[in-house]
Amino acid sequence: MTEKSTSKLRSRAWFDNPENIDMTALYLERYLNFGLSLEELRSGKPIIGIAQTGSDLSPCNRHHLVLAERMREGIREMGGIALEFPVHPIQETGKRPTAGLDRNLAYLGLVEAMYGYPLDGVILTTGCDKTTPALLMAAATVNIPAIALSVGPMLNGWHKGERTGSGTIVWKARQMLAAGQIDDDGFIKLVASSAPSTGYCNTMGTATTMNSLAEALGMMLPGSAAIPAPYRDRQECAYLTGKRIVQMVHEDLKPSDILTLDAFHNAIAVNSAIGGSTNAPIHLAAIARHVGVDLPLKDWQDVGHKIPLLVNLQPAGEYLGEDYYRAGGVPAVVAQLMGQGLIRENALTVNGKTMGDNCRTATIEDEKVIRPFTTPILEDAGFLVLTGNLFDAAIMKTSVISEEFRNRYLSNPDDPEAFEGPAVVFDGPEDYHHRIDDPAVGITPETLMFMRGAGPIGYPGAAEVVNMRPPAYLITEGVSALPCIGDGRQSGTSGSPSILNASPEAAANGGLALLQTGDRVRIDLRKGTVNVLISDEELAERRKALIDAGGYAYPASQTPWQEIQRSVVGQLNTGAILEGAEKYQRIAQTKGLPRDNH
Ligand SMILES: CC[C@@](C)(O)[C@@H](O)C(=O)O
Repeated sequence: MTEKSTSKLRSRAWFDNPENIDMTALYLERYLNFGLSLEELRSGKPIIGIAQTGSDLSPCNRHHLVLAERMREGIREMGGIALEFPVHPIQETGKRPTAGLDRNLAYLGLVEAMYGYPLDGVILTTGCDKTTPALLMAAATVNIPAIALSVGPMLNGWHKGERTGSGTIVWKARQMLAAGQIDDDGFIKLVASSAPSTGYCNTMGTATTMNSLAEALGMMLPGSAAIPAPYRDRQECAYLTGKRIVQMVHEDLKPSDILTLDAFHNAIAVNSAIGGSTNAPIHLAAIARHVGVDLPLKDWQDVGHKIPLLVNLQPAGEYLGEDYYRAGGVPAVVAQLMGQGLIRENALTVNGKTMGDNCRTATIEDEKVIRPFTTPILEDAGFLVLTGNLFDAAIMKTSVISEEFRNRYLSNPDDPEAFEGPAVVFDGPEDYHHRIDDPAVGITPETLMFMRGAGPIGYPGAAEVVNMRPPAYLITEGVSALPCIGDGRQSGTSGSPSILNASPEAAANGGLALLQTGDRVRIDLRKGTVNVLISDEELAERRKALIDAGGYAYPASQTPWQEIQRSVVGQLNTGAILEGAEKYQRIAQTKGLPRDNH
């Protein structure tokens, strides 16, 4: 970090370049046309971008349109000039075939905007699942001062005196509908009750996870991730974030100063303690690769598995976002982990202080919601990383393994943590929806359900379709979850202990493409293995037949971007980034300025 003098601001190359007055005039005139003055643009004030993710298409982030006013006031008060611009929308619940397709597109667009326009620093308006990693990936690549501002979760949902949490209630209500306990109207009312205000999922879904991790990475003001969207504190936080980014520009405090291996390991530890989403390893790998930090998937188990679950939020627990904020949010969790030496305290954060300094004195305000380290909700609550002859890598979230599931599958005293059963294989969610309740498929409580064709190439984009409910006839007999394994993703709000993100995916002719319904599969959580119990020769024969037939078949691309992304995207275990894009690092420093445009 070095103090940056006004003359070094990159925006000066646009607005105040004595060596090229021809271009300076052209750059200036159009930014004057909506009312900015020469005085503002030429006096060396930092130009701060507000990367706006809010829109009517992105209801989770829509409140950023309102918060932008307070960001602007903060920026202005510290002597900066705000330039707000749109980011490609990413709404997990709105975008078909999946918002998984859009993270890399938003990333690409934002890299171009941040690098190609006169910006000295940027506020990243994070929120719905993939907006957070997309913006952090771009900030890591461009490496100008950047600070994240979460839009915050919705208020708690309520129905008949019970908390109804985003997503989590959907999966529960689907079971109730299948079992005939509610009708279609009741289903929609129950689900709608979970969305009572502006903001993103009030559960510990992917949105709250990724914003908590952005704070744990040091990229967000301390204590800010958990503030519910409609609270006054959120407005205040927008103002403080606006103020801080201007100071960060003067201090030249950049993403590469903050996003170190220590910061990523802090985020992994926090993810275990909060019961975070299985989408987090994908996104953290992507951010790490764009900033040049080596973060192999195995770090999730090595650093994260032994960490206990402290946060009692749905889907792993009972409470919701407002409760999380009131109980102390991320700093309270970090302080508990710090007490056990599980946090790299020296990791730097956006406020210029270390994670240790920010969180050391944070206290838990409600022990029902955030537990002290000594009395956790669950020990060893991090992810397991699994491998075998069906895939090289997949992960499992152990904090959502229910008692019922444990008793059914993991309690054989002769073979603890291991079970096997016959596979039923679904090729995409349409196949699953079509056949799940058909008794002829033969699903029993011993069945292991597989979903393939749902990865970054197959879907395309990797959809959240691996969590599958059991057939209605088993739900009515009390079987609420069957083991699910797949090459797609799962909603962070799901309580299903699925084996996810299997890489390489079937569409890349990974081992899942060779699996047949009826094969026996053995899962051993202690050894970290998932294997189909057939000989290597049989597997080799099936592989030859698959390749001779032209490989695993998946639907054709429907848009240009689907086709482009499919040709360059990597697998989920390494972040599903656009392979090759990671060569472009710290481009504000390594590539100089872009050329003039006229
Ligand atoms: C409905 C749940 C979502 C949209 O948030 C999900 O994508 C998640 O992973 O949490």
